[in-house]
Amino acid sequence: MADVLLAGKGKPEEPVHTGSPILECREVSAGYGSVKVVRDVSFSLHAGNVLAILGPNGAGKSTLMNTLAGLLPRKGGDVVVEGKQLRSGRPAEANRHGLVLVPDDRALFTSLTVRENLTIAKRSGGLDVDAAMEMFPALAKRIKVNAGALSGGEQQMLAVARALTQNPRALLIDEMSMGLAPVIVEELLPIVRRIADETKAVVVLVEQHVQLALEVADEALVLVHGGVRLRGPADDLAKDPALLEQAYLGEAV
Ligand SMILES: Nc1ncnc2c1ncn2[C@@H]1O[C@H](COP(=O)(O)OP(=O)(O)OP(=O)(O)O)[C@@H](O)[C@H]1O
Repeated sequence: MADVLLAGKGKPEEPVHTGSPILECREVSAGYGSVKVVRDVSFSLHAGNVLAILGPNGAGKSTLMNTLAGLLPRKGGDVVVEGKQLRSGRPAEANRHGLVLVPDDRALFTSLTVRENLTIAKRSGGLDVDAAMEMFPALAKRIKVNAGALSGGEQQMLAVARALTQNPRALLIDEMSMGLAPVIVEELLPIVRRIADETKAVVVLVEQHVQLALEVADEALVLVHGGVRLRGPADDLAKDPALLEQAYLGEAV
């Protein structure tokens, strides 16, 4: 499948970056058993970049995220964090080098309080509990409440706050909006932008709310049947919903 740059209308201007990339995904392929469901995905993100990974159900978005995080072995390609090549299928190593996944099921300790969830996760160099709560004032008011008693939106805030205590260089957020009302998503996504701007971590965001994701992202790619169907600056893609729709439908763009 062709990797189409936005928008068949000439090559988009290369963003100007200084310094080395924080996260490089080089021709990564992934899958299950003998089945490849992600093929040759490449991107490179510099400090403070937010990349939205879009695409229809079953396109391979979660598979790619889990593979980047080392939870699944790669079937090809390289993942490089700040120049360090990560071994395939080593989640602890990936985490140690600053790749922190916020999984779609949030994976909280539901019988522990908000503070306990954060304290347990904290790693050296990561935000302390109070600093993490500054990003999420609504959650700070619920610091003594068990995670299981939080609303879906609060649980998602806790999952992201917990990631911030782990000193991420690359934050991988899979379907932040899963099960949440759009109004909550509208509150949460701008926080992702703020995290990237303030911590200079890169963020890879898998998101079904396409327009909201494009509002906070710098760049986006559309994955279809495991391959990159379309990519470009988020602002440009946001202005061309017809092109996005075509890409989602797997039509030639
Ligand atoms: N554990 C698994 N074992 C085998 N196949 C799987 C497994 N998990 C996912 N798949 C398959 O891999 C393909 C990609 O799935 P994946 O969940 O990565 O897609 P997705 O883009 O994240 O979809 P969604 O938006 O619905 O979450 C699908 O065909 C799916 O059925």
